[in-house]
Amino acid sequence: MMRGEQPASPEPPAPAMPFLQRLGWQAFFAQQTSIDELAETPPVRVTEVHRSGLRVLGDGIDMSVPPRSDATVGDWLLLDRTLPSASRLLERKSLIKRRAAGRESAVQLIAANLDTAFVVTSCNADFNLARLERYIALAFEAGVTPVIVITKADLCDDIADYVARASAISEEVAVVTLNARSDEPRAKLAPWCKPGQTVAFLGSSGVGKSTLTNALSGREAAATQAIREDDAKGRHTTSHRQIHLLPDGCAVLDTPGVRELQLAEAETGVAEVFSDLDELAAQCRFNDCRHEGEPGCAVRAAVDSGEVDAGRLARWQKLLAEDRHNTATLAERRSKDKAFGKMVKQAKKRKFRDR
Ligand SMILES: Nc1nc2c(ncn2[C@@H]2O[C@H](COP(=O)(O)OP(=O)(O)OP(=O)(O)O)[C@@H](O)[C@H]2O)c(=O)[nH]1
Ligand SMILES: [Zn+2]
Repeated sequence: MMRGEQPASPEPPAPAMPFLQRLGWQAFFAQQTSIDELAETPPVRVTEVHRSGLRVLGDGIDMSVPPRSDATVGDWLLLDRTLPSASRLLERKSLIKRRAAGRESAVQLIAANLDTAFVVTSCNADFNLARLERYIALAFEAGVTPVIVITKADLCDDIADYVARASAISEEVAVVTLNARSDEPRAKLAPWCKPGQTVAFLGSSGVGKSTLTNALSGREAAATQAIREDDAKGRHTTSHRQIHLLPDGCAVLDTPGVRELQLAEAETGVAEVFSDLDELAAQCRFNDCRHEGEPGCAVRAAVDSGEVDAGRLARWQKLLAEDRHNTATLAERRSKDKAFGKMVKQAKKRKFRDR
């Protein structure tokens, strides 16, 4: 027997996946760096974002680095141990962002480097086509594969009807139905929850996102609430565990606050969800046709002939209007910021000159 070789056992354990791969390290990221650079600055993934810093995990690394506005949960950094703030942010595979809530019209980075977004809805009052379309447009725009998950199938006797409506949104989006409180989630979501993949559950409150996360991790439903931990001073602090590494090797990115979802700069994503209408619009007589009764409107003609559902057209127009509005607000803010920056620069120059 060679040195280091283990005697054969009847059931050899499955080879453990390296920790970095379990964290979601993929060829896409490795290609951006070199062996030498990796040795010097090991890759770490941002698993939590706090005002005071970013929690990063890597191979044998679990630490906090200074906060930075250009990084979000799911990002990969090449950790500079001597000067953590100088760590290099790797190019992203995907990025979910939204217009920040409230009056400030800034973009908020929500999650980076997701592979799959499970857009979760239950089959009751929560089921809302417009909301599903918005989430799917957002996923498409971000470069993430969306999958519609309809929960509470056990409480519903016309599930086929919901599936039909959800399936009509886009041919490119798979639809899964399940009872999140049973053992179904693992098997039904397995095609997307492969080792090394990063997934997230998006959707309104109460649709079953936490129940699904727990089901995948094999935890009890009792752990649905945020985990309470004692800090150094013995106080209870609520910690949102934002990346859960599941036993199967997949990572679940658990991001709170994706409820007040507004689209911005998501024109491509919207066009992808409504590709049928987008193609029709290209045939309208006027380039800038709003499909509001203009002559030669191919979209209206399709609605009149029954080829396109009038409700779907209305939802498309609403989503486009929302996206245009938010995009314009963002552009305006950026130019204001730029103007302000210029002013500060000139003031500084003047000060220097006048001295
Ligand atoms: N019967 C049944 N109940 C479910 C199912 N999915 C979730 N529930 C229940 O619905 C309630 C809400 O589920 P959660 O998993 O907490 O929902 P959530 O989306 O995480 O909600 P927030 O944390 O508020 O965003 C819980 O009482 C779950 O047990 C399901 O498929 N069937
Ligand atoms: Zn038209």
